[in-house]
Amino acid sequence: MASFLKPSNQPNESGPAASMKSSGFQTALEVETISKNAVQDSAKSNPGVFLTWNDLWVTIPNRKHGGKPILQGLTGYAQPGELLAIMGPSGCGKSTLLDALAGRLGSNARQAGEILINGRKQALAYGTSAYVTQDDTLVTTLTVREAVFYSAQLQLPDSMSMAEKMERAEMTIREMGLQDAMNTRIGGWGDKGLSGGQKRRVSICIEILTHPKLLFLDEPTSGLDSAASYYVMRGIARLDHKDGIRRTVIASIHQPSSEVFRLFSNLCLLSSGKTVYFGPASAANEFFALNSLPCPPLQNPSDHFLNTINKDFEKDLEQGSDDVIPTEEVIDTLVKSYISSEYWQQVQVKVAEICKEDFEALESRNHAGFLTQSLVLTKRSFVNMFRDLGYYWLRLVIYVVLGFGLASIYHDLGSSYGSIQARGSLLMFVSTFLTFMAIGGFPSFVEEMKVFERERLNGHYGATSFVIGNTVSAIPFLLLISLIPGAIAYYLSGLHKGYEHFLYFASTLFACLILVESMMMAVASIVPSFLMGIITGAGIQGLMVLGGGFFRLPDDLPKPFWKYPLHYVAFHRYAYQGMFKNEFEGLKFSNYQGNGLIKGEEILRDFWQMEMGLSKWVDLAILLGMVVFYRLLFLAIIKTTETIKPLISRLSSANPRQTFQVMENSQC
Ligand SMILES: Nc1ncnc2c1ncn2[C@@H]1O[C@H](COP(=O)(O)OP(=O)(O)OP(=O)(O)O)[C@@H](O)[C@H]1O
Repeated sequence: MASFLKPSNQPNESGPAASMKSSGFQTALEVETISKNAVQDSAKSNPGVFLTWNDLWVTIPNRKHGGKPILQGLTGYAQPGELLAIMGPSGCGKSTLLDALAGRLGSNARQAGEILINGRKQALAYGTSAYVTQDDTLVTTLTVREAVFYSAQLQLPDSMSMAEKMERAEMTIREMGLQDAMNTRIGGWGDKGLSGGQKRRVSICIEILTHPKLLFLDEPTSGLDSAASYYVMRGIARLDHKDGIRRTVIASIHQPSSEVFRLFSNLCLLSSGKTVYFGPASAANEFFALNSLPCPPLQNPSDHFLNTINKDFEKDLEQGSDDVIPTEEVIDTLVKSYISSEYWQQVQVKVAEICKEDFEALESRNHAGFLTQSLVLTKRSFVNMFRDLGYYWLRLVIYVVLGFGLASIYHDLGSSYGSIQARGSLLMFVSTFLTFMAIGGFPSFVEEMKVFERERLNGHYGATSFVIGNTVSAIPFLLLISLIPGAIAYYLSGLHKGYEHFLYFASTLFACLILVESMMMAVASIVPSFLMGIITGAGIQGLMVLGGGFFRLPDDLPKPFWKYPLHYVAFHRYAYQGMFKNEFEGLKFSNYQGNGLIKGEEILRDFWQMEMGLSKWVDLAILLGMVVFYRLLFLAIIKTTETIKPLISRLSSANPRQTFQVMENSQC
């Protein structure tokens, strides 16, 4: 942030590289020999993960200039038993670098350069790596113990007993210093549970349960006080001593204290996507001093580095002094100095050595089986739905109120001519508005989807287990909603007597509710925000209601679009038909003049223009078929995005370097 005093005019004839030699740094040849031996030993003796990246570029397509460069030709490595810290001002590309290394860049980003795992281009096998994201997306209704234990059941193999999984969960919670909050609910909007820092630690717990060999952490200490930051980082740095696996840890971090800084093995300092320094964290001070930017006595070195290269607030500083050089220039000097330094050579040598080494193939770990995952997800989802008042309980209360509202408006319908219209309106309201209200659970569902996205990206389980868990856990609540408010409206208004008629009515209501939920899930998996999801879902249902055959009778619907195909695609058509047949078949009503009777079947055919050839059970079967269709559509969408996202990024990773050159030329 601060601009710095120009270095004194003393000529730095020997330059940083020469000074490094004189100050005891190894020459490139020495480094090559030592590093070669170290890599060979390491490759043979431990099953850890070496990660190297060479000339890594990431750009975001931009209409004006062709592409905005986020990372510009980065080279580096991370190796077992070491903690690599990525530091730099906000927006310099720390998270992008982590995402690129973990293979989870957004589909709009273009990537070029080489990222190798143990010297090879390969995907990370299951259980090899874990990624702790910057945002804590957790199931907020669970306690810390439950959240971590459910995760242990999802991730750890079936060969481990429940007791062992519980022990692993509790041990991990203790490692992260959360033992006092074990039974506290995580909490979310309007329900204060854990503090931000404690949530951070729960996120870390969940990802380190499997003891991954490669761990990516995006700002693991944000929201933590300095003592908690230190203990969390120390816990992470020491993880490898616990299970004998030498872990490779890469963490982006904002402003570490001096104690935390001392835990870092290597430091990657970025500014505007360029490397300012990559090398031993302990030597960074030296590098800055060699460039006439020594860390003032008693100042935290990381504060000094970040202040030196942060140009975001430069305008606020006193300008006009000849002694002050702009931060942009300081950064430029550091970037050039780094490129010509021994540190840069060391990195090149190390990367080359790692790539030459013959590593054993990474073995994928066993995880919980499909059945276990589906059962655990069903249980977790049920507990979440049960505890989240907004998911179903609030809706149940509103449905009960509406049930009584319907009962009081349509109380004791009787069999007069007027009751024909009244029965029709009541059934229309139930099959349209009550089912429409199923979108009320959308916000809770979107939260569940966020957790799913994180867990799926980290390979905890697949899309099919999630869809099964979500579907099965919702059934008891939807049955409650169909039966209780349904019975209130049905019996108090005096609809067709007989329990078999009520059961059909409740079954159709249930099918419509689960159908709307399935449809909304498909929408949620496509649209980017929950507000857009609600608007899109409401719009789709609005069109279906209009084409359903009540507001405009089927024969009067305009042929293209409304009748074909919408009338046949809209689930409302089958809901109306089924419910109307269930209601009117077998009943008789007074005619308009009041001097005769009309049969229910005549009303269905002449009044509501229903198709009489098909039984009401066919309508119910079509509704249930639609439920299956929408659930499968939802599954297909999330599975397709899972498959096509990497494809899109691969296709779009044409050549960001060229894009950047084009952009630079166009700016010139
Ligand atoms: N997928 C993307 N689409 C558009 N812009 C992106 C994308 N990913 C990153 N960026 C942009 O790249 C820049 C670097 O983002 P990144 O999140 O990597 O920074 P950071 O150093 O982690 O920041 P912070 O410390 O504030 O989290 C930002 O300007 C960001 O807006």
